[in-house]
Amino acid sequence: MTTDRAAARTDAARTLGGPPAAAALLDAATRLAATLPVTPSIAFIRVGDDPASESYVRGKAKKAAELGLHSAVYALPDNTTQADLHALIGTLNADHGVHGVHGVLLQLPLPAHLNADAALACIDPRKDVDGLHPVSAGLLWQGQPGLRPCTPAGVMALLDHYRIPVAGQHAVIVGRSALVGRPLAGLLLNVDATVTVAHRATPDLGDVTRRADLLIVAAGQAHLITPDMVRPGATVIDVGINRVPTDTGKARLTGDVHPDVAAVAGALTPVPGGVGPMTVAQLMMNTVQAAQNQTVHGHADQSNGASGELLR
Ligand SMILES: Nc1nc2c(c(=O)[nH]1)N[C@@H](CN(C=O)c1ccc(C(=O)N[C@@H](CCC(=O)O)C(=O)O)cc1)CN2
Repeated sequence: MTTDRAAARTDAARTLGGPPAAAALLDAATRLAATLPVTPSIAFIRVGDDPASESYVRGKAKKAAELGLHSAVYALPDNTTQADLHALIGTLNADHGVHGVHGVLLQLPLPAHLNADAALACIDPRKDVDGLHPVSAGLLWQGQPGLRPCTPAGVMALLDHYRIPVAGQHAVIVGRSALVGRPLAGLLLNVDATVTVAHRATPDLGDVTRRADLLIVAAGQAHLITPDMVRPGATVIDVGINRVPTDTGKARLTGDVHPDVAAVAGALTPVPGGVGPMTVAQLMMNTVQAAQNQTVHGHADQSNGASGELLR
C-alpha cells in the first residue's frame, strides 16, 4: 500500500473498537448481578481438543471469574458419544437450587461424529445462555423476549454503544449461519431495520452489498469484501475471524473485510478487537439474565422468556 492510500484510510472510517463497548456491557452485567439473590453460575461443555475452542472456553471462564460469577468447565474426550453428551446436559439441566447451574454452554464446533443441533436442543431453554436452542430461535423470530445468541446480540450492543442508527436503515448481512447471520436478521428486524441476507449462492454479491447502509459480514472467508463492494460512508461490521499464514510462518487473525475498505466506509470494526470481545461480554450478560429469570422472575414454564429489556 502507498503512503497516500494509507493516509486516505486513516481519514475515512471511524473505528468501532470492541473493548470499550464490551467494558460497558460487562459493567451493566456486574451491576445487574449485584441485585440478584444468587451468584450466577455457568457450565461450559467442550468436546475434543480443538485449540481454538480450548482458548475460547478458557477466556469465557476467566471473564466469568473476573465478574464474580461461578463457572465450571466440562472437558470431554474426543470419543464422547452423543448419549454421553446428552446425559451430561441432562445432569446440568437438573442442577437447580441456590448453588445450581443457571447457564449451560456447549462450545462449537463439536467433533464431526456428534450432532450439535441435537445436543443444543437438549439444553433447558431457561439455561440456554448461548441462545441457540430452537425455543430461543423461535422467540427471537416471533419478536418475543428471550435469550439471544451472543455474537449477534453483541453486534447490536456495539451498534448501540456507538450510537449507530439502525431503525429505517438497510442492513445487508453476508452469511446465513445459525450462530450469526440468521439470528442477526431477526434482531435487526426487531428494531425496524430493512434486512437483506446474502450468502455464498448470491449472484453478484457486490451489487447487494453496495446497497447497504449497514453491512455486516459473517461469511468466514478472509477479505471477501473489497472496497468496490461498499457504499461510501456505510457502517461495516466485520464478524469474520480468519487465521492466515504470514511470511514468518506464524498465523495472524484477519477479518472477512479487506483492510482497504477503511478508505470507503464511514465506520468499521477491526479484527481482532472488534466483535470478538462483544461475544464474551454478551455471554456474561446472558448468564446474569438467565439467573435473574430463574430466581427473581420465577419462570416456571419451559420458555426462556424474560423481562422486556431482552426483546431486541
Ligand atoms: N457455543 C458457541 N460456540 C462458538 C461461538 C459461540 O458464540 N458459541 N462463537 C465462536 C467462538 N467464540 C466464542 O465461543 C469467540 C470467538 C472470538 C472471540 C474473540 O474475542 N476474538 C478476539 C481474538 C481472539 C484471538 O486472538 O484468537 C477478537 O476478535 O478480538 C471470542 C469468542 C465459535 N464457537
